[in-house]
Amino acid sequence: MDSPPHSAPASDDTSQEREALRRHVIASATHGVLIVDNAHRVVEVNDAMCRLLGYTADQLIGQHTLNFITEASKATSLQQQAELQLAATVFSDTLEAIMITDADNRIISVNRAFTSVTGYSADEIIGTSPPLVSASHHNAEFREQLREELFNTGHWSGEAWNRRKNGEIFPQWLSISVVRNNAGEPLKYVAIFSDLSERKAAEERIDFLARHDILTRLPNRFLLRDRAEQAFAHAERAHNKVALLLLDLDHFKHINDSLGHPVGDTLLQTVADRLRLTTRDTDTVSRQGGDEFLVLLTDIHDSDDIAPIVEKMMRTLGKPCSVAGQDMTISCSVGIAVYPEDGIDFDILAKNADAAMYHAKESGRNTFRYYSQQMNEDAVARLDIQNRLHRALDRNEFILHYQPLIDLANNSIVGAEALVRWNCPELGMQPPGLFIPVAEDTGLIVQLGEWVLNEACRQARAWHDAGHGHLIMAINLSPIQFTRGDLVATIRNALAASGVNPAHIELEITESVLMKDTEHVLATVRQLHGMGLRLAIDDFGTGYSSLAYLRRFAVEKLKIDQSFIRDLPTDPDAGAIVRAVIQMAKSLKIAVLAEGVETADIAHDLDLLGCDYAQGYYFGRPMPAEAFAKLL
Ligand SMILES: Nc1nc2c(ncn2[C@@H]2O[C@H](COP(=O)(O)O[C@H]3[C@@H](O)[C@H](n4cnc5c(=O)[nH]c(N)nc54)O[C@@H]3COP(=O)(O)O)[C@@H](O)[C@H]2O)c(=O)[nH]1
Repeated sequence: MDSPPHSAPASDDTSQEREALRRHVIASATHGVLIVDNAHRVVEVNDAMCRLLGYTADQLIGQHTLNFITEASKATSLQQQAELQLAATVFSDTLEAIMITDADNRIISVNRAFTSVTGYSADEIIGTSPPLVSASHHNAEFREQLREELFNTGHWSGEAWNRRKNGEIFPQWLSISVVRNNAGEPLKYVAIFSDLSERKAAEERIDFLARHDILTRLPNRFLLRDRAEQAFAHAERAHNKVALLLLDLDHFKHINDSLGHPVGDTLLQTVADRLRLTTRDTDTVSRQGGDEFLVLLTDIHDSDDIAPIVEKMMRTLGKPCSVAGQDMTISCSVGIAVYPEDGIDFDILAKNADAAMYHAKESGRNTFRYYSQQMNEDAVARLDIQNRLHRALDRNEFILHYQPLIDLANNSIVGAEALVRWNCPELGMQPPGLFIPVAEDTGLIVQLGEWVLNEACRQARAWHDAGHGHLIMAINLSPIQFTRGDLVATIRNALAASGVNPAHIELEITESVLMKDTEHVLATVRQLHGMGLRLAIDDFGTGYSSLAYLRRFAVEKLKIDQSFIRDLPTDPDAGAIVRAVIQMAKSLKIAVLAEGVETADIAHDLDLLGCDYAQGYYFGRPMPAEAFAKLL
C-alpha cells in the first residue's frame, strides 16, 4: 500500500471517508503534490514532492513556500507549479482508467480514461457494480487469490479480463488498492487499469510471424517441427507412420526471373492454397522459403498409401492457373521420407526427403521419389564434392583438355573444344559430368566458368601466336552463367586479358538456354554477337530443336548430339534425323558439326550427307594442351 500524504489531520469524522480517498490518490501520484493555504503555507505534501525538494514532510508543513524555495529551486518553480496542476488533474486526465468503489462494491467515481476504455460514461456507471467478467475468463481459484491478497496486503495487481459496454471482453493490467479507515476497515477500493488489447494483439502477431511464412501464411519450419514431433509421438503410440514430403516447384526461378517477383509471389500463394485444399486438416503444409514446401501427412498406415496422395497433389498443382493475367501451368518434384523407417527425427527426415526430391529432379522433374539408403550415400558424396569444389578453385586444381574439331572436307583440325577437368589431389582426375552439376547447383559454376573462359582464351591466343591463327576455340557455357553473374562482362574481360580475336571464340550453349527467359538471353546473345563472338548450339536434337530459335538467335553452328551419330550405322531413324538436320541447317546457312564420331565409316557417311565438321574419339580424344599442340 502507498504511504499516506503528509498533512494536517482531518477536522471532523464525517469527512473521514472522502479524506482517506483523497489522501490515497495524492499519495499514489508519481508527481510531486504540494498543497498550500491562502498565506502560501504548506498544509499537505506527498513523498514525491519531498524527494523533489529534498526536505522531509515535517520540515515542509507549516512553512511559507519562500522559506524553502531556494534561489536554485526558484528556477524550477514554474515547472513545479505545473506539476502541481498536473497532480490536481491526475485523476481525471491520466491515461490509465480509474474506478473507485465503496466498501459495498458500488462504483462511486470513474475518470475520463475509464469512459474511453470501457465505453461507460460516469453517469451510466456510478452507483452500479463493476461490469462482471464471465467465470470462463476468471476461475474461482483466481478470484479467491485476488480476494485473499487484497485482504492481506491491501493491494493486488495482475492481468485480468474486463468487459466493455459493447460486450467486448478485453485484457487489462489491473491494480487494486484498498483504502481503509483509521480502524483498518475497508472504505474504498481504487482500481487502476490499462487496456492490454493492442499489446496482446501485437504479441499475438509477433508470435504468428515467428511461426508462419508471411507470404503464404502457412506454418514455417519451426511450427512444422513442433507438429512433426507431436505426430511422431502419436504415430509411435498408434503404430502407424508419418510422411514428410519435400515439394519443390519446377523451373520456378525461370518464372520469377522472367515475369518478375510479384508474379512469382502470387504463384506461390496459389500453390499454397492448392496444397491446403488437397490435404486434410490433420496434415500440415508449410513453406520453407523460396519455392520449397514441406508437407506432413499423419496417420499413414502403409507407405504405399502415400503415392496416391502425392499424385493427387501434383495433379491439383498442375492445373492451369492465371496469375497476374498470365496463363501458366506449374509442376513440382517431390521427395518422400517416412517415419519411422527413414528416420525418427525431424531433421533427418527432412534431409532424406531432400535427397529424394533431388532424385525426382534428376529423373526429369514433375515426379516423386521415395527416399532410399542409396540416395543418402549419393547425397553424402555430393556434399563431399561440393565441399572439395569450393577449395578446388583456390587451389588451382582445374585444367582444360582440348578435343580437335575436324573439317570433314579435308580432315584438317580447324579448332578445339575446351573441356574442363578437375585434378583432385585426393580423388584423382574427375570428369565434368561428376562436378559440373554440383557446381551448377551451388552457383560455383559462375566462378568456374569464368576461369574456363580466361584459360581457354589465353590458350587460343597462345596457339594463334604460335602460328595457328585459324584455330577456333569452342567454350561451353552453362545455362546458369546466363542467369547469375555478368556473363558479358566476364567474356569481355577474358577477351581483353588474352587479346584473342573474338571471331575465333565459339560459345557453345544448349537449346534450353534459348528457350528460357528468351528476352534476357536474346539481349545477351546480341551483345556477344556485337562483340564479334560466334555461337554454337550444343547437343542439338535432344531438346526442342526449334528452327525459329536458331534463326532468331543468329546461330553459326549446330552440333548434332552424339546419340544420333553413334546410332547412324544401325538405326535408320538416326540416319533420317541427321540427314534432316543437315538439310535444314544448310537452308538456314548454319554450319553443322557431328559429335561423338568414333569410326572412319561414320566420318565417311557424314561427309557424304554434307556434314561440315566432326569431333570424336576417331579424330582425337580430349587431351592436354601440350598433346594437342603436337597435332597442329
Ligand atoms: N559448362 C561447362 N560444361 C562443360 C565444360 N567442360 C565440359 N563440359 C560439359 O561436361 C559434359 C561432359 O564432358 P566430357 O566428359 O568432357 O565429355 C566430352 C567429350 O569427352 C565427349 N566426347 C567427345 N567425343 C566423343 C566420342 O567420340 N565418344 C564419346 N563417348 N564421347 C565423346 O563428349 C563431351 C563433349 O560434349 P559437348 O560439350 O556436348 O561437345 C559435356 O556436356 C560438356 O559440355 C565447361 O568448361 N563448362
